[in-house]
Amino acid sequence: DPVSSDQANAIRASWAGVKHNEVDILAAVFSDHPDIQARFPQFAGKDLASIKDTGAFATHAGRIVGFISEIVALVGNESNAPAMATLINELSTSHHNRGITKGQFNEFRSSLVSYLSSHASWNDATADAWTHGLDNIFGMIFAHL
Ligand code: HEM
Repeated sequence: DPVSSDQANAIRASWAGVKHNEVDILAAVFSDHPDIQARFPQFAGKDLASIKDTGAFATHAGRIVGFISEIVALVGNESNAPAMATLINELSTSHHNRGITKGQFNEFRSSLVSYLSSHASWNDATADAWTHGLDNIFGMIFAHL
């Protein structure tokens, strides 16, 4: 079932505190999960400290974190459901074609939530809201992956 409007507000409020930390968020994901970094041709096998401050890293971080911002902007309004489904299906297809696994998506998710919990305003209700929203999104991704 869709997130409530209170949950959508909690997701948006917490995301607002970190959504400009694109480079920091992608670096946290790569640092927690080197197997994810290894899937990026430009970054595979390189020392994270040596790539983190490059333009290529900022570009990728902006795409990935920007995608999450698009979804967060749409959450909580049923009339946005078709637009969300289109974005998610495109993401699933492009990542399916790269051979990205469910396990790696779950790794990404755990780093994202860990980053949020330590850098955004956070409490039990906010944690529950993200769990609910991410369960919905990841259910859609996994249906197509
Ligand atoms: C919810 C999680 C994720 C989001 C929101 C996300 C988002 C994106 C976006 C927006 C792009 C650029 C557009 C595209 O090619 O589709 C992209 C590219 C890519 N993603 Fe993801 N991604 C996620 C998870 C992952 C995971 C878990 C991996 C690897 C294990 C991964 C590997 C890649 C690669 C290799 C590219 C291509 C980079 C290039 O152009 O060289 N992504 N991702």
